[in-house]
Amino acid sequence: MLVVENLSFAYPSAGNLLTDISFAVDKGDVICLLGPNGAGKTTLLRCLLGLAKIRTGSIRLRGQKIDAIPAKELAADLAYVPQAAATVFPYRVLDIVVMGRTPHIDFTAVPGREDYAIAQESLAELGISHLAEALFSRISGGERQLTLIARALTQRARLLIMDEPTASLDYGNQVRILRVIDKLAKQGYSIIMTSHFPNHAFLLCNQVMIMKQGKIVALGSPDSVVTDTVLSDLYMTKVKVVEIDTGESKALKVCLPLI
Ligand SMILES: Nc1ncnc2c1ncn2[C@@H]1O[C@H](COP(=O)(O)OP(=O)(O)OP(=O)(O)O)[C@@H](O)[C@H]1O
Repeated sequence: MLVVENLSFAYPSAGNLLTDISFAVDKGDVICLLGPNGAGKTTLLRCLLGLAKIRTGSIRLRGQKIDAIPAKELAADLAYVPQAAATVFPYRVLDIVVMGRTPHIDFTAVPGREDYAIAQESLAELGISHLAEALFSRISGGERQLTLIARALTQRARLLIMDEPTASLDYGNQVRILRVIDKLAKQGYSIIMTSHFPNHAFLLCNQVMIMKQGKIVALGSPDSVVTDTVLSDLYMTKVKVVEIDTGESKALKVCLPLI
């Protein structure tokens, strides 16, 4: 679905910030980008969204270079889910979610009945129909994140790019968002997400990309990539990966920092 080959990126008059990045995302993949602050994760997401112009290499979506795809067409395939920051603008949740229809409607038109019906469907899909009339500025962080995911679903894009989808959420809401991501992947959505929690990789990702100083230092399945040595080197602190018997067929791995 998405193939990135030998991508490099630099801000003007600076050296490469991203170097030799190659990976591919297929239908139903959940790929987790792990790396310390400043590793270049958000910059890479900006390149994938066409918001930052790459210096070399290519990004292809369904075989087509993304810089050759008109913005409206790109938005119908690829949706960005930002972090759920609070906003002072008193929009209704439904109005935020219907904004996902923007790539599908005429520049001068306003969303119609069908667009609102699609927005309502997305709210129902995520179990937050009851929030439709609520003000975005007055709902909780977890509800805001679900609203922004609903907006991406309303966009009908099949590839979702999420920048730290669980940032600033309490433990229960983090798990709720992870469950939603897992459910969407099982429905065939592809998800690229950044995280500061290596455990997320074991919980729901089938690929992990470890980034350090703008380069990929490891790429592969969570089991092959998320190891004591890789994490300890990456975060410069001792980390242990242990297996927990949850009674399921496969033991769950978790990462623990050693204080
Ligand atoms: N507009 C800019 N001009 C120059 N350098 C920038 C600009 N924006 C970001 N950077 C630098 O690019 C580097 C990578 O930043 P980026 O936000 O991609 O990292 P990150 O891995 O997402 O970090 P974090 O985990 O802290 O969000 C940082 O050193 C940052 O200071």
